[in-house]
Amino acid sequence: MPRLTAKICGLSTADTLAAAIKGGASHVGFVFFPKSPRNLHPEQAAALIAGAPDPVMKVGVFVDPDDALLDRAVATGLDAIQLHGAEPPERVAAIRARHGLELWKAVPVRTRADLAAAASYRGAADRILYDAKTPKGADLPGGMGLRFDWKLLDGFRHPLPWALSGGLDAGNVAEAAGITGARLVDVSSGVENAPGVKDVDKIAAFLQSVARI
Ligand SMILES: O=C(O)c1ccccc1NCC(=O)[C@H](O)[C@H](O)COP(=O)(O)O
Repeated sequence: MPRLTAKICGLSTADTLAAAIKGGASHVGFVFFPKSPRNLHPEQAAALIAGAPDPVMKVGVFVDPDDALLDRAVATGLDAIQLHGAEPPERVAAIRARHGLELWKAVPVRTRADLAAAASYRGAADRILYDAKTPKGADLPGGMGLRFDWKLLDGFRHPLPWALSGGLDAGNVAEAAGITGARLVDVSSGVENAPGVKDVDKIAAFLQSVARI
């Protein structure tokens, strides 16, 4: 078992998906949120997912999705659902029960007090994704390349399995994992040349950094 595994999020092309798989990503992420530059229609996601081998977990990223979108997206072959909106625990639990998939809940973090939200998802989610809180009025609740103070996780008793995201890249992921003790990291902007434009070399470099840890 590697010390650290990685999810490459917001993939939208076959070549960048192939780079993630070749580099050893444990998870790949597909965004279903129209305001995102990484948004995919379920048909596009289905074509990508068909080319991804089984052991790589395919995670669909959603923001306060309705059931119709979830039904169409899950049918593409997702293994896990990541909720990145304001979904309360009851909605998270209902989505998990309806689809029978692993459920990740993003918890936005700026201060230590923000971490308290994680405990409310015990019994509703399978994993917490700590991500940087984006500014009020921002278009996106994630995928903005922002990081939070990793020291906030120091000594925190995690209520659920968890992953770290927010502003990670090939140059800082070792420090982030060292400070937080993360076993799973998630990156999007840090392997891009522009919002939504993934770079195969940056994906390779990120995954090499992860493999060295
Ligand atoms: O990536 C998006 O466009 C996105 C849009 C709406 C909600 C969530 C989104 N991304 C979620 C992720 O899992 C990202 O990988 C995570 O926020 C880290 O992003 P970054 O700081 O850019 O590495």
